[in-house]
Amino acid sequence: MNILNASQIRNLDAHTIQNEPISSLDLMERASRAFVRWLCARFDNRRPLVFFCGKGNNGGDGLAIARILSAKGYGVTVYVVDYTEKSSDDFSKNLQRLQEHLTVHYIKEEKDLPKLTGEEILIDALLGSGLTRPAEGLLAATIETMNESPARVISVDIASGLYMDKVNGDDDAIVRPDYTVSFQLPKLAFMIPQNGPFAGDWLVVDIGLNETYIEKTKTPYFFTDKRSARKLIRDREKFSHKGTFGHALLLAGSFGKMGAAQLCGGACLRSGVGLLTLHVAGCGYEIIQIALPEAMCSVDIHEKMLTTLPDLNAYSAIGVGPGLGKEPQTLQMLENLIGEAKVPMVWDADALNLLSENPDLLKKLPEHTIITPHPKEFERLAGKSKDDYARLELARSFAGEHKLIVVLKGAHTSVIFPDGTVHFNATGNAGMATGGAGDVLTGILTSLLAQKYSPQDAARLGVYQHGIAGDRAAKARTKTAMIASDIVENMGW
Ligand SMILES: NC(=O)C1=CN([C@@H]2O[C@H](COP(=O)(O)OP(=O)(O)OC[C@H]3O[C@@H](n4cnc5c(N)ncnc54)[C@H](O)[C@@H]3O)[C@@H](O)[C@H]2O)[C@@H](O)CC1
Ligand SMILES: [K+]
Repeated sequence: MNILNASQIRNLDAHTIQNEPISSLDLMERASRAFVRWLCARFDNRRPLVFFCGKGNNGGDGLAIARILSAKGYGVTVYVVDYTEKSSDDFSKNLQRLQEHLTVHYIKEEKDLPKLTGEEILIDALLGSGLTRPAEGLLAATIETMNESPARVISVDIASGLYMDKVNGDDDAIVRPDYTVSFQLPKLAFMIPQNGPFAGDWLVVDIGLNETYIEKTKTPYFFTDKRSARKLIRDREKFSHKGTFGHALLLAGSFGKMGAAQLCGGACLRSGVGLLTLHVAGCGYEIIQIALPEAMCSVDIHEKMLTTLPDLNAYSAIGVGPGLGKEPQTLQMLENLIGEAKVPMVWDADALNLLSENPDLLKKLPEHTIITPHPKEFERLAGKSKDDYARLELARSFAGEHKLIVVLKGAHTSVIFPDGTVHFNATGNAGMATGGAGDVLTGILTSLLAQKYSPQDAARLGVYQHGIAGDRAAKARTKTAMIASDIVENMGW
């Protein structure tokens, strides 16, 4: 799914209005009805709804939503923040329609702000995608009132005060919603870690904007949702055999960290690979043979760490890094790996830390290798960034400069291609912020590479599948109690 910027969304609205054709007022009505469908499915009419509306089209949505919900028997109170003389046409038309049924209250100065009990549900329709500058004065005071109330807050389209596609100032007044019900497309702002409090639990409702136009609009940003992930999956042919699905090699684990090898191996096996060999330190031999009977084991000459490579000819993909440690002999093995590997690879964890300490090695990493840093590992590799938008830009240029597939891990993990394309992931949850979850991802990605998925498809699909398994694990065990092996246990699509 494409993620468009604010001006592209404006053009998309205009295109839909002109070509469907539909009047802008009817489009607003359609958007409002989509919002209402979501709200009614979630909340019954026992709690009072308090609307805070601006005077643009976001406010117009708020007024239309209030009218529709009031007709459905919800208790509705509407405040219009009278911060400007100007208002949009569709706002004015909806104001007129609403006033036929309901008294609208105006907030002309701060003392007009209502006292909230906390029992209400607050609807934030002050500012939407039309935001051009930080919210100030009466708007900022209204935002503060919403944020200070313990009441639930639902933002229409996007939290008021949050830019859709660029960084906000540290002191900007921005609504902190519990939910954002956004129209048609996810917004770039929702993908950015520092915006977490300003997106809440966000979701997208379909308002029938022109699909062809969306597909045609050029953007570097995409969202891997269920539909786009499904398109990447290849069926297992009836006449296939284990050779069809490749032979993966994992270089993982060291003394005290054999669990990393086990998690990564388990995940690799459960993502469809034909054969798996784990190359492990001597101390890992029995552990792996017992823990993963389906895997083969190649044993290093060193008892505690990996120092040498097995013959690489047999393998169709290689994953390296989980639990490796950073000993000089292991670094030597990585240097040899770069020289000898002729198949696609995934580099993770300590393999990345060793890379960041040896920038010359980084330059030699084969093109289209997948690297899977978490933010700290990425910082060690590429340097610090002043904010999360800047980090995303740095990751795009890093991927381009080194011709790597960068999987920047976190909520909405971003998969970044050398051409600067970014695919944000839809699945996963905070329960996955637990030791070993990254090792699981490395196993999945190596398995998909071994099955001859392109590095781009493997990265997008693997990250999606990892998140789905994490979501199932959280459902089964809760986000708090789930551990990385629960992710492996819940794999499969
Ligand atoms: N255009 C369309 O066809 C549709 C628009 N929709 C709604 O329209 C919204 C966008 O509406 P608008 O473009 O009217 O913009 P907004 O309603 O977001 O903002 C209204 C106006 O306020 C001004 N403004 C910007 N930042 C401000 C600030 N910090 N303080 C004070 N004033 C500020 C701008 O002139 C802006 O146009 C979307 O978020 C969505 O909710 C939906 O109804 C769906 C259809
Ligand atoms: K809003």
